Amino acid sequence: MAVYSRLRLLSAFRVPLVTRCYSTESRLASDHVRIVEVGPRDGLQNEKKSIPMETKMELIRRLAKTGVTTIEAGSFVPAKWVPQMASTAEICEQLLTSPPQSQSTIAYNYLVPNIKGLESLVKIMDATGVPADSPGSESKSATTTEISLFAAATESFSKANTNCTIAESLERIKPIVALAKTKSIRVRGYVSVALGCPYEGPEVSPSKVADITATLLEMGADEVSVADTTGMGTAPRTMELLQALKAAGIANTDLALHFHDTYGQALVNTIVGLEHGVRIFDSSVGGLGGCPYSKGATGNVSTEDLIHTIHSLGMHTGVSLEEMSRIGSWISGELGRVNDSRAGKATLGRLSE
Ligand SMILES: CC(C)(COP(=O)([O-])OP(=O)([O-])OC[C@H]1O[C@@H](n2cnc3c(N)ncnc32)[C@H](O)[C@@H]1OP(=O)([O-])[O-])[C@@H](O)C(=O)NCCC(=O)NCCSC(=O)C[C@@](C)(O)CC(=O)[O-]
Repeated sequence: MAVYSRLRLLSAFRVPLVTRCYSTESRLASDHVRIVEVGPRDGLQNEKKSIPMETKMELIRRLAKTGVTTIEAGSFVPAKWVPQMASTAEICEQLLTSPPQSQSTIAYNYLVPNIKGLESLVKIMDATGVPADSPGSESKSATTTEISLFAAATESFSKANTNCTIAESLERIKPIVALAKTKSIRVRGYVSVALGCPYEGPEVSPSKVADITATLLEMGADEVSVADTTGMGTAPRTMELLQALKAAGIANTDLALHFHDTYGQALVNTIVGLEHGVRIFDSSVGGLGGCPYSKGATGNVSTEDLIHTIHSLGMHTGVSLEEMSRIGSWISGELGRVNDSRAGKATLGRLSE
């Protein structure tokens, strides 16, 4: 469905259009949207065929040149749970010692499910002597190292994804945040299945999501990404969730939104988020992805589609749509999969005319 039709659809829900709010010539600070590129982690974690480490590094190197400032580079999880992420330690070591060239500081983020995961990361940081905030030099780009930890909004998903209850997962998170703070590592939280659960269905309680988000922030998370893991979210339920988060006192500046595009609603829900004032969105180049514990869930919204939509609303991301489109096409070819980004394919088509 064209974005224009989606905007009309939103007006049916009495959502004032973002275009109307941000059509002034002056660029307000609130016009800037930060994109968190999750392709190398969330995007690749579900690929069945083992992907060579060099391909993953090449993906990260290319992404680093597009203007994105946060890249999820891997996860420190047991290989038996997510085999595709087994090369994360080597990737992390390379990113610390020889970071890809980039114009600005890039935050490389690693998912950690427990303290053991963070200890593995810290061991590599200590061995390489590279601090969480590495200022860079003439020959080396500046980088920061961050982590993401995660809790689920339903008990069934928590059990399937982390082998524990929600309460236990929150207990697990406390020592992770404490260790991260001693190492000045920025902490991102995730709340999975916020708009639908593969085991319990679409009716996930917004106030439960808001409670878990607030708990993660109180524990010391610097930002929380509220995730529609299954892509079941719709515009009205996204609005309801954002209102619940607001009612719980959660500031938009502490929030990110993470949409999977399983039902083709990710961009509609993105616009609802933008309208509400959220300015951090997760996406994956080429629409890579799927969650190993959410059967049938497709990839994240593609970064190319996200950039195109945000730019079409007169807002900016600092990320090159053309460069991102080339990467989406390249990585899809490397993986032997279909490129899921419409804007990416259209951009490349236009460039080749
Ligand atoms: C939490 C656990 C570890 C519990 O898994 P468990 O099996 O209950 O863990 P355990 O503590 O009993 O340990 C079992 C074995 O794993 C080892 N182990 C333990 N921890 C680690 C570690 N960090 N790194 C390496 N090894 C580890 C541990 O040492 C032990 O080894 P053994 O004694 O058998 O030889 C597991 O359930 C897990 O890793 N879950 C994460 C699975 C995952 O990555 N899922 C996908 C990411 S979440 C997601 O995609 C959603 C998100 C974030 O993208 C947002 C969205 O879209 O919703």
